[in-house]
Amino acid sequence: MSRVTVCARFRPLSSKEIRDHRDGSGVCVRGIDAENFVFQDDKEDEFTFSLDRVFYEDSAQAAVYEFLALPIMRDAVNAINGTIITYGQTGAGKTYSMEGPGIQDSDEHKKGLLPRVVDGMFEQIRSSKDMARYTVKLSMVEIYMERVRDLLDLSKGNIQIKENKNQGIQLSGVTEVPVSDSAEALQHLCSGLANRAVGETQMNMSSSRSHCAYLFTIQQDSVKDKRVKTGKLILVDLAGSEKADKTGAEGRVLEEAKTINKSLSALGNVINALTSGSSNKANHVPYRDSKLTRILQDALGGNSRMALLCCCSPSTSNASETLSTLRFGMRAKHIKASPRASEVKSAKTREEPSSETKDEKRGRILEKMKERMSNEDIKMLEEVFIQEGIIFSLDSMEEVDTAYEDTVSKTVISLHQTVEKLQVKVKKLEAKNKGIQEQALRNHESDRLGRMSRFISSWYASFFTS
Ligand SMILES: Nc1ncnc2c1ncn2[C@@H]1O[C@H](COP(=O)(O)OP(=O)(O)OP(=O)(O)O)[C@@H](O)[C@H]1O
Repeated sequence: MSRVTVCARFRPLSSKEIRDHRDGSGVCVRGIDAENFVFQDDKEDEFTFSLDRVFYEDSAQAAVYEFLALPIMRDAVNAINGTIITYGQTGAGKTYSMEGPGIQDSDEHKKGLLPRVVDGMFEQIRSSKDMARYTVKLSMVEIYMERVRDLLDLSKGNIQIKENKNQGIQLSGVTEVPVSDSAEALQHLCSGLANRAVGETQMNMSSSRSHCAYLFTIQQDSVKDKRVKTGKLILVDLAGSEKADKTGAEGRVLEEAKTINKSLSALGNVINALTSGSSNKANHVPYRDSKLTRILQDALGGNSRMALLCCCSPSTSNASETLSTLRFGMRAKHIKASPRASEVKSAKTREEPSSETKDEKRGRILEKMKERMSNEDIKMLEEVFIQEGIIFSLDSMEEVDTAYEDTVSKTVISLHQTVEKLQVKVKKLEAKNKGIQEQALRNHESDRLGRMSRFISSWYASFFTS
């Protein structure tokens, strides 16, 4: 079971924070290394946090992409679902991390996760095109005031969320545009983003007033065995949590803030329910409490690799919000994920009603076993399996890749040896066969000569006696 990757990113101090800084406000974070840092709250209490990676104010966009998004994007192209989420207080750097200064901005250095994911995805597709034919479809929705709006077709202002037994959460009737290369995808993303609800608050000149989800469906038709696999990759730029007194919100902006905070609380509740320790099925997970948690149900529920970027302000003036963002991240780290290919079917049977797949059956049996066993039993069983090489320790997908490559190369070597042995055997058989043929020929010749001499002798005998 792969963990959720959780990272924190501290942006540079804003000009307002620098001004506050001169008035005695400070910086609430002290880095230890790439995974650990000390956080100081407004009462000067210190907390040490350990996450999968911490990005400090000078970290490059490329570094965030390579650590957090690249492995998930690669898996999605190989039909393993993935979700990447930016989370944090308003003005903490979520949109900057996700988009960069602009989706089509040419500054390589500042490009955000989304354009990098798009470029990387099409690059990987290009390099695998001899093995499979790929079809990529893009959808884009925002959740604004608890309504799901189609950003690629504004006439669809209230998309319904449906659950399908085999395909999971579906957005009913959402626009799906086929995209064949990076430039085309970025063009559509740009038009969609122009439709996103953005407003000005005291905390952020350009504040996202909605949660925005970018959904890529990557279908892979294998050239060799005609199997069809689909991977879903979802990137989510959440709206920021905010305190009305700090943002100076009133009227519509205040209503937006209340709805945003409510859905973020719902997200927190879902994560609490998922990580509250009991693996008992009766433990209710309140996915239906908000559109956000409903859309993220598959990702949060385990059928997806997930990465969470906790965006934070480094200023003590925002310490309490930063602490709650980091605590959210720590909680999310304990979500268990068991990502799998979302669909694997043969092209021939594509339209047939689907029954339980092997993966589903295995999952169901494992769930039953888990219900009956204690956590201790499961851990011990896992250890035995890992030691026996029956399963791999899934601390990272790289380990799975390495183990897979090991097995493949061992198999290839053993096949080579078998082929060599067979070649020697074939040569021996050929030589033996040649000997047999020559012997047969010699036998045949002597037999023919024998018959001829017998005929001549008998002819002579009959000639001279007659
Ligand atoms: N890592 C960074 N390096 C430089 N500037 C950054 C960084 N992160 C954020 N910023 C700047 O901080 C400001 C706020 O960032 P951004 O709009 O991304 O916040 P946000 O979390 O998306 O806020 P909201 O929830 O209100 O939409 C922007 O001007 C952005 O350019």
